[in-house]
Formats: sequence, C-alpha cells, structure tokens
Amino acid sequence: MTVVLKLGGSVITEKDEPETVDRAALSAAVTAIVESAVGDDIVIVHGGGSFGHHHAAEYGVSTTAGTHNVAGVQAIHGAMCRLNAAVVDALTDQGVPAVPVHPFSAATRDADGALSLPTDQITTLLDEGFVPVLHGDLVAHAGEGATVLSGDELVVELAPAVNADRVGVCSTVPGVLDEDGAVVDSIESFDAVAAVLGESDATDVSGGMAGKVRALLALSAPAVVFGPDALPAFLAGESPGTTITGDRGD
Ligand SMILES: Nc1ncnc2c1ncn2[C@@H]1O[C@H](COP(=O)(O)OP(=O)(O)OP(=O)(O)O)[C@@H](O)[C@H]1O
Ligand SMILES: C=C(C)CCOP(=O)(O)O
Repeated sequence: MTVVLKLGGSVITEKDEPETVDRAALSAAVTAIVESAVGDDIVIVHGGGSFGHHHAAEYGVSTTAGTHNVAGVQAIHGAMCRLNAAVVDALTDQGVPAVPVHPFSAATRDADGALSLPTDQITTLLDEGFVPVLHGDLVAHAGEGATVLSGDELVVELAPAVNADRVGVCSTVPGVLDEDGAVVDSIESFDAVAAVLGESDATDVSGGMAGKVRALLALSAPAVVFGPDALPAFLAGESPGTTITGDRGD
C-alpha cells in the first residue's frame, strides 16, 4: 500500500514566528509515521508554514504572480530547503530512510500555468526503499519568472504517479469546517462548500483551505483532510476529518 502524506506547514512550524519549527508537533507526526504499519511505502510532502509564506509574501510571489528577483528566489527556496532539512532530520532521527527532493530543481509551469513535474526519480527512490520528502517550493514559470508551487499541488501530481492507495493532508484544523464550525464529512464539488472556504488565518500565499480543496478536487483518488491528532487514525486506514472526492476521473 502506497501512501502520499502532506504535513501542513501550519502543523510543523510556528506559523506566526518566522522560520521556527514546531519541534514537538514535527516529532509527534514522525512518531505516528514510525508507529504505523505503512513502513517505507510513503511519500511525504510538507508545506511552507513560517518558512516559505513570509518570504513569498514579502516578495509578492504567489502560485500565479511570479518574480524575476534573484534575491527573492533565493530567500523563498532557501527557507523551504532549511525546513526540508529539519523534516528529513526529524525522520532520520527516528529511523525513517528519508531523503530530500527539491521540486524547484525539476518542475516547470507553462505560460498557461499548467504544471509539469517529473516523477521517475520519486518512483525509483520508493522502489529502492527510500522515503522521498518533497516540499512546497518555487517553480520556473514561463512568462512569470518563478511562482509558488504548493505542497497541495505536489500531492495531486504525486498520487497518480506513485499509484497511491491513500492520500492524506494533515493540517491544523480537524477537516474542512462548515459555517457552524462542524467538520464536513465529504466534499464532491467546490461550489457546494465555496461559501465556507476561506484563506488561511496565517500568512499564506497558496490560498488556505480554499486553495487546498480546489487542488484536491483535481485528484481522481479520494483525499482525506484531517488534524494532527487524527494522523495515527489516517495511517491505520481510517478516514477521519473530510474526504474530498475529485471528479477528474483519469
Ligand atoms: N472552512 C474552513 N475549514 C477549515 N479551515 C479553513 C476554512 N476556511 C479557512 N480555513 C483556514 O485554512 C487553514 C488551513 O490551510 P493552510 O494553508 O493554512 O494549512 P496548511 O496546509 O496546514 O499549511 P501550509 O499552507 O503552510 O502547508 C486553517 O488553519 C484555517 O485558518
Ligand atoms: C510558500 C511556499 C514557498 C510553499 C507553499 O507550500 P504550501 O504551504 O503547501 O502551500
């Protein structure tokens, strides 16, 4: 069974403190992975939290608005590499054969914004017993310079490429919440929940929960959105939180 798991940047960092890892939350997430029966058949993606989003906001870069500013590119990508190193270290400290994969070195967007992400290195790393750890990053974007590539977009690209049986997105909230704050069990179309979907409550250039739901609806396999407490349940095969069932069907 192959699992694609995104650890939200808002989970593993102190989202309002620039470049600060939430070590307790990161270590708890790693422990849940180690104690699960998933083994090494997992691809991990993490988001930006207080590493990527502050720098991206400073330079005015989002998933659609790019930059040609070299200092900006280095600041955003450099911060994400530092967070990635912290995540890989936390995994290897607990015995997971984690290796870093930096999307900026490989991905592109064309002038229409369509993403292209090579994945042969990911499938080969998995076959060879490694746990690839990717991260939200920048991406070379025709006509824009470099734009933000969100971890949620990576999940959507990776899941079919590795034939994922399960896709999980661990955020700070227990799922997508309705107007009363209750967890919505399942989402099958954006319009049905558009009214309650908002931006993130922290600095976030990739659209908060609305961006997440929109991205995950593009996936043909169901994706589960849940909070940190529910990570062990997700890894045990349950579907806590909100299940988002896409309609791409390919
Ligand atoms: N209807 C909603 N249900 C749940 N969360 C919502 C909703 N509307 C807006 N949000 C916000 O979306 C946030 C989750 O998206 P966010 O992008 O911050 O999470 P993340 O993916 O964990 O972090 P990162 O983008 O750094 O990886 C929640 O913390 C909340 O502030
Ligand atoms: C801000 C950057 C560079 C990465 C964004 O990734 P996300 O937190 O998964 O949306």
